[in-house]
Amino acid sequence: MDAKQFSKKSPGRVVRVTTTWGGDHAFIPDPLPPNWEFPAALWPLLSDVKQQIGILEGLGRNLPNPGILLRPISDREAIRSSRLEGTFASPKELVLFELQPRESKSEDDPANHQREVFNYRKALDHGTNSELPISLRLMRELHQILLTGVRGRDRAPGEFRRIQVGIGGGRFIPPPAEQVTPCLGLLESYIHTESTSFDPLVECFLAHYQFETIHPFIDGNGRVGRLLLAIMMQQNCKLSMPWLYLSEFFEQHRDEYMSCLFNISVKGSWTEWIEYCLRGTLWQTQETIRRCENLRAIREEYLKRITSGGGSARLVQIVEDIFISPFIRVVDLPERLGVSYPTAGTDLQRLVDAGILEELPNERPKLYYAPEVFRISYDTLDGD
Ligand SMILES: Nc1ncnc2c1ncn2[C@@H]1O[C@H](COP(=O)(O)OP(=O)(O)OP(=O)(O)O)[C@@H](O)[C@H]1O
Repeated sequence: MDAKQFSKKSPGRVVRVTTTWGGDHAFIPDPLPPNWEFPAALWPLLSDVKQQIGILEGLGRNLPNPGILLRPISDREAIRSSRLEGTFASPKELVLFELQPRESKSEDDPANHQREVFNYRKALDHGTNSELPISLRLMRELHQILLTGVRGRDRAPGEFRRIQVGIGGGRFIPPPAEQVTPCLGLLESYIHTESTSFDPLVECFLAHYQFETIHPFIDGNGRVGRLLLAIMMQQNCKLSMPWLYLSEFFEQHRDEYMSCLFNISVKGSWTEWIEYCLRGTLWQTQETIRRCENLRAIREEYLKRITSGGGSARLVQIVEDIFISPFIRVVDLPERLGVSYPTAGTDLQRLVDAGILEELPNERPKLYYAPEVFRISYDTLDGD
């Protein structure tokens, strides 16, 4: 790492380190909060963001079943956050993997990527439902879930690193390993200190920078950091459910994401980073509001279609379920709904006739999906 890039405004210190690749320099961030003031010019943006978050929370709370929104947005977060690190699974692959998880047969089996994205979703569920406050233990648990059964399993799942690592081919070198636990301890205390200096949402972005800069694991730092960001945003914005994620925006503006993080360390560019995150939150919140309204409208339309055709309570239940998972197999229904296999088949055929489901050709066991629900839930995620 080029120590000369660090100016006097850098919020930390550069130290010499000996690494497996020779002598180098590493950066140790100062504890939060930074010596920086939230600029007045960003107040209007922050206020717009807060207003949109309020609208989203209101819409979400009034959903008859919050799962219809939670499922697609947490899937989208898992897909985008993993994609940022070069792990690719399409929405269809992810949903099908969840219906029928499978072991990978080789290093380049797509099941490796699918499991990684699936694990991200599991870690997200774990983190957002956990009784634990944000703590070093929760960080390790998220890391453990993320790397269970995937290619990174030899990379110390659930353990903080004991070796020096670098980011971006050595462009940035995070603190020496022995500094990881003390730096994280200070970050944890900061997260739990009621602050009067910054808005609680802004604090989430400060903490995300700090976590990434400490880079506590050998692998998976980007993803664990974004999981923590989602958990913090839910807590700090007092959301009833985890409606708010940023990975989609980060992925679309990847270079800016990386350069903002780097520029804080070398020259204390906090304003640039906070503005970037606020823009991202505004965009992402508006996207989710749009998706929520579309899903709600189509659900109402389907329920009307079924009830006007004399549909049973069971058909209504199946329709509710396709909003949670838009792929559905006949074999799963007898147990779930307490009916025979032929009755389940007839039910799904009625939904095909109503224009709600389509059968996917050449699939055994028989597989149906709801194309419109799928499109609204996962649009703009190419790969399908
Ligand atoms: N200059 C930087 N300073 C701090 N954090 C950075 C910097 N550049 C990138 N990052 C963060 O590091 C993450 C990538 O880290 P790295 O390439 O080491 O991958 P990793 O630890 O294997 O994590 P994952 O497997 O989730 O990518 C990015 O997603 C970003 O969050």
